[in-house]
Amino acid sequence: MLDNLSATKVSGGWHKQYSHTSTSTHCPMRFAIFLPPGASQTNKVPVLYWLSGLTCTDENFMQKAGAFKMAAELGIAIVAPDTSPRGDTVPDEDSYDFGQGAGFYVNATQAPYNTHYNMYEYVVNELPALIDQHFPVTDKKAISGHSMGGHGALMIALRNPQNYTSTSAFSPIVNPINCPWGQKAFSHYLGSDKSTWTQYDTCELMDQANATDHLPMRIDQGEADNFLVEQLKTENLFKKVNEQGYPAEINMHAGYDHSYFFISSFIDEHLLFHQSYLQA
Ligand SMILES: CC(=O)Oc1ccc2c(C)cc(=O)oc2c1
Repeated sequence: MLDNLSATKVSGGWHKQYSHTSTSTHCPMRFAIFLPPGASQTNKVPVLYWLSGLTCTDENFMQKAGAFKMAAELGIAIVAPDTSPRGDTVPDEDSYDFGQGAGFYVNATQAPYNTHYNMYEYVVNELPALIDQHFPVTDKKAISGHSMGGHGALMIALRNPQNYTSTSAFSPIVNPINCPWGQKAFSHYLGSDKSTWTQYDTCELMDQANATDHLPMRIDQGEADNFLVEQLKTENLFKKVNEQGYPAEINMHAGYDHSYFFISSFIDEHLLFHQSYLQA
């Protein structure tokens, strides 16, 4: 059952927030949806799934990205889930890069995290099924995200190319098995056997991708991003893209940082990029 928390008219469409009890994360989950003007059962629209980064909720992208005008014009719905399970029964840690707000879009295998931290299952299967059931959407889906959510979007698209027409990311963590944020999260959620980590690593998955499964991919990265060298490792993705001939466009931008100021500067280009595949 979906519990409607808010409904606000914007850019001729509707921004709505919902809560529901998740069968993947075994707790109440929140998500937000933007429905463009005219979306109805007789005029279904394609969906862009947006995965947010560390510390974020369903609200950050919707309030800060400035995506509604273009999404309304193009007739694209946007769905933004929360970034982790939450609540008093959900294990947490007093840090911004692990625990609540930092689900890393994996299915945890290690206690005490494995009961609730199943964000991969939630984003890949449960949430799209719920959206398809309750909202006027077509079966065309794209997936995008920022930072930890950029990792989630690229990794999920590489593992499930049949589910999406295209993928994109802002400032993604592209090689989590080789950066401090990823190593901390994966060791707690997945355990010490690093062979179980590679299934959630964009650079590793790119090595395994069949050319027939390649998806259009766009990445935008700020050159003044403080996390670029130690955490995001865009350089490693450049290498993989070139080695594999993967159809990814990686755009570096002088002066931009890791913030939503950067995202809001290029979100229109991402929506136009996805539109060309969602409408094909
Ligand atoms: C709203 C906002 O500023 O979001 C934000 C800030 C910082 C980060 C970092 C450092 C990592 C990440 O994955 O997401 C993220 C999101």
